[in-house]
Amino acid sequence: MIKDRKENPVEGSYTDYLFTKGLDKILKKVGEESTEVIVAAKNNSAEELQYETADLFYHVMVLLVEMDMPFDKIKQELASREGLMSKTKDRDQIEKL
Ligand SMILES: N=c1c2ncn([C@@H]3O[C@H](COP(=O)(O)OP(=O)(O)OP(=O)(O)O)[C@@H](O)[C@H]3O)c2ncn1[C@@H]1O[C@H](COP(=O)(O)O)[C@@H](O)[C@H]1O
Repeated sequence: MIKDRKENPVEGSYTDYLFTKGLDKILKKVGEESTEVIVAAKNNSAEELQYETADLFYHVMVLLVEMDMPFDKIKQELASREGLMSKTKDRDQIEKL
């Protein structure tokens, strides 16, 4: 839907507003929302954390679309770490023996 908003702007859409403002505005929002996630965690508030994390994820997705970074690339990156991380874990366990 975010990609579609960039390709087919919809009047009154917040996503369209972010794309119109441009990269610096999107980056500012990512920074703000990251801080709000940190504050939510420090407040130990599950409700706040849920709300602010959703805000952060949304703004990061807007950033990825703005930068023409396909979401699949992020999924690929995470998937490629699966094997890597378990190997690191094995190495740590071996070093402890
Ligand atoms: N998931 C979201 C989403 N999460 C957060 N937000 C908006 O992010 C803004 C964050 O709030 P802030 O108070 O920080 O920002 P603000 O004061 O409203 O605006 P600025 O600070 O940016 O000037 C709010 O206006 C929220 O509505 C979102 N806006 C849209 N979506 C989804 O994006 C899709 C397209 O929506 P539209 O772009 O509105 O058509 C739909 O599926 C929506 O549900």
